[in-house]
Amino acid sequence: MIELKDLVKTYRDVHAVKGINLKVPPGEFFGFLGPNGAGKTTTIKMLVGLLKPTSGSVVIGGYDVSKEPLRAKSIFGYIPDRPFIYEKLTGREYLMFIAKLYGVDMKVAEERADEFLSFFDLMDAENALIEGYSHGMKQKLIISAALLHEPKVLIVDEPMVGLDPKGARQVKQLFTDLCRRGAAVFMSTHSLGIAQAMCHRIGIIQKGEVIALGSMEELRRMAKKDQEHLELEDIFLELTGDTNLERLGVSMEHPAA
Ligand SMILES: Nc1ncnc2c1ncn2[C@@H]1O[C@H](COP(=O)(O)OP(=O)(O)OP(=O)(O)O)[C@@H](O)[C@H]1O
Repeated sequence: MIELKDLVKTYRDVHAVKGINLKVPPGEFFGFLGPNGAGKTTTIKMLVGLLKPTSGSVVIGGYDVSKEPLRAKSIFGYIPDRPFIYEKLTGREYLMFIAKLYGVDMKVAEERADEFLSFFDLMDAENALIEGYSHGMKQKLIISAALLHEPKVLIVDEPMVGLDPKGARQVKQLFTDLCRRGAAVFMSTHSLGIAQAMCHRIGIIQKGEVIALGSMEELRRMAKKDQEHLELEDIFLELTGDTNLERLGVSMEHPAA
């Protein structure tokens, strides 16, 4: 469903992504982890067509993102870490606007908007301008907008930041349900607890290269600490060869642990 082929990105003299090969099949929840500056956001921006690869390609649902961007974009939903949102619209107007862009039938879109607004307790604010929303409310709206057209692929960059514990739990539920319905989910996060709990497979990127890839069991074996209860945090530190969690920018803590 998602395929990265020899993906490379170089910014002048910075080799941000150095030839990533990766496949995420339908129904898989894939976690993309790595220290600060490892190349996660650069990879995600190439995945969604916001950055042109220096070389290599990204194929989503059979469409090359660089060559057939509109077809590819019709298949996936994208939740960026720093989203842009039209603040002069109301929450409901924003959802309907995005639904129109994706060609969702308006009646279906109204129903889906109702479902999301009510799921996220945003009904009271549906006709208020987004500029008055809190950070968490905006985040919930952006997540709703990304899921409104029932994407076959979901690409997410740090989705839980700024959400309260209930919101984080709701978002995890939405993503997991989408995945169970057959979507491929590609999620970048620094929250190792969330990744360990939710992801079928995890890829760890460091200095632009995937240094480890597999299920928790496979990663445990790669870390050469084949212990049943080894946490992702231990594996991450072992494989990235760094023990300073703050410098790595990762956390085992998350609001809805
Ligand atoms: N526009 C840019 N111009 C030059 N270098 C860049 C640019 N964007 C990113 N980089 C560099 O590319 C490398 C990868 O950055 P990227 O933002 O992809 O990392 P990341 O894994 O998402 O990091 P973080 O966890 O801190 O968000 C870093 O060395 C960064 O400084």
